[in-house]
Amino acid sequence: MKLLIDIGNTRLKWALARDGQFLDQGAISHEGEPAGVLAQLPAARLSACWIAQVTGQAQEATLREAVRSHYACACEFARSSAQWHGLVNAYREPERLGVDRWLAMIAAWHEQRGAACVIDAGTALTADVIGADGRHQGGFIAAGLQAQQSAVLGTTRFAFRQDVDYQSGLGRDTESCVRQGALLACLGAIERAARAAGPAAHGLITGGDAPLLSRELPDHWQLRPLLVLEGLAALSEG
Ligand SMILES: Nc1ncnc2c1ncn2[C@@H]1O[C@H](COP(=O)(O)OP(=O)(O)O)[C@@H](O)[C@H]1O
Ligand SMILES: CC(C)(COP(=O)(O)O)[C@@H](O)C(=O)NCCC(=O)O
Ligand SMILES: [K+]
Repeated sequence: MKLLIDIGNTRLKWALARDGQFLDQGAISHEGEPAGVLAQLPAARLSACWIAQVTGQAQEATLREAVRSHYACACEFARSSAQWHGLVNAYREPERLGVDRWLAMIAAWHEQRGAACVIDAGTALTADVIGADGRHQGGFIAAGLQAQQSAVLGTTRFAFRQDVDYQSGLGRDTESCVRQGALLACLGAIERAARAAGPAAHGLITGGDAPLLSRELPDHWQLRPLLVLEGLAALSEG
């Protein structure tokens, strides 16, 4: 059994895989201490453990030790690189590209070997465009859905109630105006990424806010909650 772990700035996502199939998976909020939630993952006899994390190099020793004590298994950390099976990283310093972005692109390229627009709607909202030839054309990093609202609410002074849902269209009270502002900012960024990618590109969206955002996107967008872990599985296979 192989344990795959994707640690973003908000949650740790994990999957247990055998022969390339995911048998179980989950997500846990980690409040800045990802090693602390490892004990909540199910017990298993592991042949390997692969981790992708964007919470800083300083976390790695603690994570390594937590995996060793919980599973008696060594772990490998995924890294962004200049290329992977014909997929070519656009960064001049490839290792600085967030490994979650690189893995989501690997998953897209592994599956379709064609042009793609890959969105990760997590704490940050990232976009990455892959050309038909496998060249990463670049991307962007924007505030995620939650961060958009925190930015507005943190720099203004009006009263705001938390208990309001997202809708479609325009708001007619403070809460829905703030919610819709965040939603439309994310959708606008995604639309621009899609435009930069061109009409032939496959649109793939992952991340904690992907279910909500994908409801507002054209039908051809694919909702792919496990994209980063799928990329990690592909990378771990060589
Ligand atoms: N159960 C949940 N716990 C925390 N955030 C959630 C949950 N469900 C959806 N979200 C949304 O998902 C976002 C985090 O997405 P995720 O892909 O886990 O981020 P990251 O990869 O940055 O850790 C949050 O900002 C929040 O808006
Ligand atoms: C942009 C990110 C913070 C997104 O992480 P997330 O929102 O999923 O937690 C992460 O991919 C990262 O730390 N990237 C390094 C900078 C870069 O990609 O250029
Ligand atoms: K992520």
